[in-house]
Formats: sequence, C-alpha cells, structure tokens
Amino acid sequence: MFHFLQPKNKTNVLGRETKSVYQNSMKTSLLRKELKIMAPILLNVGNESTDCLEHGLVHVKNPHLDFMEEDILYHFNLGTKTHNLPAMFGDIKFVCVGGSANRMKAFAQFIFKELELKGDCNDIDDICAGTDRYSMYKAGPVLSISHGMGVPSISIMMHELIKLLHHARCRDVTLIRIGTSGGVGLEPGTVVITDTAVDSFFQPQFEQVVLGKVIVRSTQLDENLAQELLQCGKEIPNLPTVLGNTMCTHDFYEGQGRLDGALCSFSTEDKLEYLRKAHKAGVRNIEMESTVFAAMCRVCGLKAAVICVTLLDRFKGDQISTPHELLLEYQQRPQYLVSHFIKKHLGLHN
Ligand SMILES: O=P(O)(O)O[C@H]1O[C@H](CO)[C@@H](O)[C@H]1O
Ligand SMILES: O=c1cc[nH]c(=O)[nH]1
Repeated sequence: MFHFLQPKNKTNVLGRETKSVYQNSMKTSLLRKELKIMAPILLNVGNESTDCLEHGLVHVKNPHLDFMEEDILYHFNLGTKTHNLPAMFGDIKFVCVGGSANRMKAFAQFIFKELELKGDCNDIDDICAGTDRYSMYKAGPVLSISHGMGVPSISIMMHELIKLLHHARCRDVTLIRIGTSGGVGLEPGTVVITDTAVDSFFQPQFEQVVLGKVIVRSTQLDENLAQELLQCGKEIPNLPTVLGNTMCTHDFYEGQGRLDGALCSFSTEDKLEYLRKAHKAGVRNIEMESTVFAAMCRVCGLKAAVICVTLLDRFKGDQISTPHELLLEYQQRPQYLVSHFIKKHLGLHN
C-alpha cells in the first residue's frame, strides 16, 4: 500500500530547521532564477511514508514485487530462485559502498582482518563475479559493494541492494557510503561526515524523473548516526573529521564548477562565487552520489551515512595533483572510521 504524507519541517543536528520538500522546491526555483537556470516543472508528490515500518526490516516500496514469482537482480547476477539469499546474506548488519571496485575489495580485506574473522582475507571472492557492473564482497556481517560513478550508476545498485536485503530478510542494517570528494574550504585529507546531502541548488532533496514527471524526495540522513560517526572520528588520532553538508552533482567537471574540463562557459570569478554560495549554505564537500543514496535509504527505512575524504580544496584548484600514494592513504581514512564504528557496535573494542 502507498502512503504519501505531507512533509513536516524538522530540526537537524546543527539546530537548523530543515524545510519541507515543497518549500525547498519553491526555494530551488528562486535559486534557479538567481543562477539564471531554466527550471523544470516540479511535481511535488510529498514524501513516501517512512512510518509503519516493521521494526528493523528492510522495506521495499513496490507492490508489484509481491506478485513476481522470481526476482532477478540482474546487475548483481543474483536471483531469488537461483540463490538462497537469506542463507547468503541474512546475517548482514553493515553495508559499505563506494565508487571503485578495487577500493571496496581492499575495504573488505581490511575489515576482515579488523574483525579477526577466521580464514585468509585474500580468499574473499567477488560475489558479483558473473557480471562486471559491480563488485561485492562479504566479510562476516559486513557487505562491501562498488557502485561506479554518479547517480544513475549508484541508483541501479541501490535498487538491487535494497531488494537483496529485503529478500534476505536482513534486520537492523546500517548503510555507509565511503567515498572521495572535493573539499570546500577544507584541508585535503579531511574526512567529512555528511550532515545533509544537498543538490546543486543546495537543497536537501533528490529529483527523479518518473513517467515524465519530476518526483522530489527528501535526502535527510540519520542524525544520531552522523553524530556517532563524528565521535568515532574524534577517537582516532590524526583523523581530521568534520560534519558538514555534502553537495551531490551530476558531473565532475562543469557540474562541480571546474575550469579544467573539455567544456567550460564560466569565469574563475563565477566559479569562486558559486563555491562561496555553497560554503555559506553549509556545503563542505562535493561528490556525485549522496543525494540518491540518502533518499532511497530514507524511503526504505534504512539507517544511512555518507563519509567522504576530501582530495583537494576546490577554492585552491581543480586538478587532483596529489601524489598517488597520498591519495591511497586519504581513501583509507573513511575506512578507518567505519572500522572503528563497526567494531564498537560489535563490542570488539578494548
Ligand atoms: O570516490 P567515489 O566513491 O568514487 O566518489 C567520488 O569520486 C568520483 C569522481 O572522481 C565520484 O563518483 C564521486 O562521488
Ligand atoms: O573534486 C572531487 C574529488 C572527488 N570526487 C568528486 O566528485 N569531486
């Protein structure tokens, strides 16, 4: 059954009032006018209800699924008839996702060792080896999955992941995106825990085109989880960690105001003015997946967080010229933080 609730205003962890999706749509069109951008016609359907969720279970919001004899998770090369999903995944409590397949394999091996699981971490196989779209590794109660770059890629992965967790009857699952980003006024290497994921107009919403109409979903993340992760960051020496808004764009170059793409129609001053506006709106980093990730988790009753390390300060440049070794070290920072968090939850800390 579908429920559409009127969205209510809420107060976020920084004490700021967050607006309803409708108010945000109004603000978005004003901002679009200010930025001289053609606005699409927004159809506000409200938020799908996150009420009435059976405790801890993963909820799909699609009545058609009940009538399907089999569900093929095509891009994972998994299915409800071909695989015993509850046996394979029923014990999953943490899902970590990130863009690169190598990073997510390295994370699976790292967390395997951190959790002192039995066996050799080098023996963990890619569960999605039958397809080269995504990679998936399981280390005890932790699932590590790559999602590629950008909203369409992570969105497809999230549909199949949420269905997978639902079919596997997983309970009390926490999802965390561990990624890289461009910093806005931060030292490179800073770990940003997302307070609110915002779009290119600095609004906490994700727009999805469905049957030719724009559906707007809230991108509110779990405030307690973000605070808990911030605390974990403070407990790890030499891990600069901040809480801030994360802007999600649909492009790495023009979409993030870079001057070094194949196309660029704006000046250095235009770029800096946009970044200053973003900073004023609380944006501390820019990446390409957080809004749809947050929106989908929210609708399906999943606790979610986004933790991205910054690779550069976008006020100071566009090119990522940091040496490869240092970039690898930066990429590990969100992993250390998540490992600390998972170990705490599993009671594995001294
Ligand atoms: O490091 P990952 O997780 O890939 O995330 C960031 O890096 C990619 C761009 O280089 C985008 O996907 C962006 O969101
Ligand atoms: O500037 C950056 C760096 C990493 N990822 C992004 O999306 N942007």
